[in-house]
Amino acid sequence: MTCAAIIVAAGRGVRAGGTVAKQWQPLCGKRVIDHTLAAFLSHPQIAHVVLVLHADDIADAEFPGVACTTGGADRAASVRAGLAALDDAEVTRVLIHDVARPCVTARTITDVIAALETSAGAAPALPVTDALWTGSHGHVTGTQDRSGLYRAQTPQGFDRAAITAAHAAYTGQAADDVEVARAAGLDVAIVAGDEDNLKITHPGDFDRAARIIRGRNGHQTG
Ligand SMILES: Nc1ccn([C@@H]2O[C@H](COP(=O)(O)OP(=O)(O)OP(=O)(O)O)[C@@H](O)[C@H]2O)c(=O)n1
Ligand SMILES: C[C@](O)(CO)[C@H](O)COP(=O)(O)O
Repeated sequence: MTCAAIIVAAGRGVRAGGTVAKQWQPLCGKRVIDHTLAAFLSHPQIAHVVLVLHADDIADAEFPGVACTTGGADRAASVRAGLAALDDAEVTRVLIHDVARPCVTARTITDVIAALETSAGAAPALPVTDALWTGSHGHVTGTQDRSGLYRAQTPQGFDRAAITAAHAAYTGQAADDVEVARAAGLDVAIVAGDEDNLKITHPGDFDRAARIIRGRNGHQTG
């Protein structure tokens, strides 16, 4: 089993604000992208890392040990570019991860890879624990049953051939690669998500990520 990681980093980070896209912004002495790449480059079960970058960013990108390629207009197109850039025929499994989740741990990566022993797909998620409402114009309009609902995270792992075929057959928008995989009939196992594996989406998320990383540096947890 040879496993590769595809880090999708071709988004513009509009919601996060700033003068450069969120992956290039500083976080605890490095850039967001450096933290995310380090998690995969240091993992003993990841043999290759493919980084998918925006066309405006790729000329200046210097990442030793990482294959860089240009992404597309939406996340799914960027994932397809990453899959196409995998040039080692021995890679049988692929983990697809948002660059915007820099606090991912080795434990989560290991758990996703382990689940691929028995399932064509595997992804971390957290069960919804808060009550769910519907609302309109600032007022509650109803309640929603939360049983069986999960918050999806990345990395999402798959059999390489199966996810490549699933993406080739898929048309339209997809929230994530699990949606693409399920459209192709693949089974996807849920592994334990991690509250700290947040996606930097809005400006306040940089501080949340920084607190998590500083806490780890102070306590060296795995
Ligand atoms: N065309 C795109 C769009 C998104 N992504 C990546 O997909 C991940 C999840 O997307 P999101 O958090 O929405 O990032 P952005 O698209 O950058 O953010 P925004 O929607 O706020 O502009 C990010 O790592 C982003 O870089 C990508 O590679 N290619
Ligand atoms: C892939 C993802 O991170 C899983 O939670 C999420 O779907 C990305 O969502 P966004 O709409 O691009 O913020």
